[in-house]
Amino acid sequence: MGNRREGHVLLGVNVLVYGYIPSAWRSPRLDSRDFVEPAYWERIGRLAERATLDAVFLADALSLGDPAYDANPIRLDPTVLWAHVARATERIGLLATASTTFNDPVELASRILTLDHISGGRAGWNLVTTRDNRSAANFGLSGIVARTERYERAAEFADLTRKLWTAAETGETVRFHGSHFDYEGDFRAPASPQGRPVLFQAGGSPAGRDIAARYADGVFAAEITPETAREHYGLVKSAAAGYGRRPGDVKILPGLLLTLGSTEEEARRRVDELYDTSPSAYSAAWLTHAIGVDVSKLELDEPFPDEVLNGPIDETFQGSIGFRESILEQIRQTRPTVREYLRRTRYSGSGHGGFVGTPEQLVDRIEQWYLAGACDGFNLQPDILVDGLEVIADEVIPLLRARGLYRHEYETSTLRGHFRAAEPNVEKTLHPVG
Ligand SMILES: Cc1cc2nc3c(=O)[nH]c(=O)nc-3n(C[C@H](O)[C@H](O)[C@H](O)COP(=O)(O)O)c2cc1C
Repeated sequence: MGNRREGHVLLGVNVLVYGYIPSAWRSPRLDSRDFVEPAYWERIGRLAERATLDAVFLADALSLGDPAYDANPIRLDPTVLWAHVARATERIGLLATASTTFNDPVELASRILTLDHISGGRAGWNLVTTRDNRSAANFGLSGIVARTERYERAAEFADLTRKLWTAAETGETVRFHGSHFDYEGDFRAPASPQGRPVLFQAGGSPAGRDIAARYADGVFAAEITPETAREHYGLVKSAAAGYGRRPGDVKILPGLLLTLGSTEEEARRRVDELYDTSPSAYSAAWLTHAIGVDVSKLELDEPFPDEVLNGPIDETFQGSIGFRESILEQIRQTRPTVREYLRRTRYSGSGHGGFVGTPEQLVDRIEQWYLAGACDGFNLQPDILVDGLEVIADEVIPLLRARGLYRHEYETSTLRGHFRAAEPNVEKTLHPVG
């Protein structure tokens, strides 16, 4: 492909409560109780809107994480938080993650549709299946359901939810007879102001990608290199075409962990300082969990053994295949020792791509990936809020605009509209700014 691509990048911010750094909550820049303050969430929403980002994004956890490896053990319900932020903002999209394993489709369809009305058509649902035993225990199960079954339920869940949202517009009776859900009835709810709430999917296994290709408007992906990102991008887009959809109907936004500074050195110092406030065992516990291999049994000063990098996946592994693949791919390419890798994650990411440098360098990277056809945009994950988001608003976005990679103002008033407006030659009158 040539080095010109029409349209502009899509940008979300994955809030992760206080930022992606595991010890963000300990930062002197924050008050560790901010997450229960409505004012904190309003501030984030307004700031993201000042940056004219397409969406704010919240992950979802149904249990308190293990503080040994869970960066953000404290989370509140994303849909409730975004309902609050909806009142403090006017244009920014509001993407809330929710599990198909531990929700009911009728209840969730109506909760997201309610957020859609409260926000004037800015709601989106990010579909996940939940992968941990602690969450399962909170719902009275002895362990998490196997991935295959979780995804079978997720596919039906997505299908039914879309049918319910469509029925809200058409008034049709919904008849759905699957192996997980049986529904026959009228979904009496007012039609979505944006046609249908936006549907995202996060999960990089073949089953996850299949749901994305069939039903999703967007994918929150985990990608480390532009080459593999491009390959996965092609897979999802061509699978979408196989389901009779246009490639542009499903947008792909990898996560990108960010530490920015006015010089590269300053950015590196910042990330080192932030990581040094984390317990030293954090990275090893995180990696054990993420790839399903007991990292404490590996030789720290040796490269990762071949059976870890290329061996068959343990059938009992219920974690994310998408994250696992992107981590192992990076290790295969760079061949670090275990110790080097654990240290390097602070510069290169941990399943998601990582970036440490200046706003100018970040814009180079965004441009490179976008023009290479590796993504449609990014879900940015600043190290620490709120200042990490301020730098995006004040420095990164103006640079992107100067290069013609980002719009100067919102062109539409709904999340679906923002997504469509990113494509060249779209019918922009569909969702005019009112
Ligand atoms: C980028 C990305 C983000 C994810 N975010 C969440 C999340 O917020 N909450 C959650 O329960 N699972 C999350 N997951 C997990 C998956 O959605 C899914 O539930 C499961 O672990 C299988 O993932 P896989 O398709 O990559 O194997 C995420 C996965 C990926 C790749």
